[in-house]
Amino acid sequence: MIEVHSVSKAYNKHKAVNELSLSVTKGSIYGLLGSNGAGKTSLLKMIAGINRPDKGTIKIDQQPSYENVAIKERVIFIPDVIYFFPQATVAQMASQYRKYYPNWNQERFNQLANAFSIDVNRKVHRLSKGMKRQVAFWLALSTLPDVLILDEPIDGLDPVMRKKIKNLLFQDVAEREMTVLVSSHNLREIEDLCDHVGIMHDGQIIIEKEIDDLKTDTHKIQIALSDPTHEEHLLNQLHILHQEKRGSILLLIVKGNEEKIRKIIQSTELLLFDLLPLTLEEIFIYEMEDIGYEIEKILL
Ligand SMILES: Nc1ncnc2c1ncn2[C@@H]1O[C@H](COP(=O)(O)OP(=O)(O)OP(=O)(O)O)[C@@H](O)[C@H]1O
Repeated sequence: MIEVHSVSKAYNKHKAVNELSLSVTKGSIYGLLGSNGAGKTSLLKMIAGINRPDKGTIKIDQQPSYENVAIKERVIFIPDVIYFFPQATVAQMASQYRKYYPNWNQERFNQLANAFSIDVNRKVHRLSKGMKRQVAFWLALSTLPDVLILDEPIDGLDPVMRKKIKNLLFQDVAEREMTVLVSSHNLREIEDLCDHVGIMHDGQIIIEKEIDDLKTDTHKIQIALSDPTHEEHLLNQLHILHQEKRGSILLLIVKGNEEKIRKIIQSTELLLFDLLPLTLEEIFIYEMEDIGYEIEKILL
């Protein structure tokens, strides 16, 4: 479990992370979304124990993560820019990892060779960007980490490899309750991976949601009333995130329990009633609009 409590980090006078709190439960996959400069990398580096927060506490399994060897042996951070020892082959990098990570599992490393199909005798610095990223995942998953922290992990991977890596992550989450924290600019890239999503902006989490709840809790509804004078009374009974009128048809984005919403709406005489599917991206757009943000300024 990752627990971040009131953490701040400033570079010179600029607050990259500002009084941020976050918790990621064991065995879950948390997606941290935000635009360039939102503070994602700064936060991830502190959680991984690389950088020290100016203020606040960060704990992994109840222990502070900063420079804590016992924690670092169980936590892997794959940064956005990946570093390997110059001139090292994949096999040589694997033996370095074997030294530093007590849970290194050679059998897993050998098994994963099928998924990644990169020759272990190749020098890592000569591999392509995407292949380097594959090697980083291959090494990381072979240490059987309890916590995996990924900064923009999809970058440079082709669609087939993205899918493979997602499946490998799901497998470790399901079988070993690995906890994953993953950052991205793009909701679409990670929405099928995460069970929780937080959006970071100016060093803070401005909205945080459980994906299942979000999907069952937000509805897109089209209605036309027989008597338009009942409109105001009806709308006052609903938690409306967004509304648009096209002629006599009202398009509503409504929060709440579907059955209750149906009951309220159907107590008014209607000419049309349609419940339409919503994408996760749409839900975030409307939820953020509700708290006064324009998503276009925050996410791609
Ligand atoms: N080492 C540093 N020295 C000075 N300023 C820094 C440093 N690292 C980050 N910053 C600043 O902190 C802010 C947050 O940067 P950070 O890299 O955490 O954002 P990010 O959300 O990861 O962005 P991106 O998506 O572009 O990677 C930015 O304004 C950045 O310029």
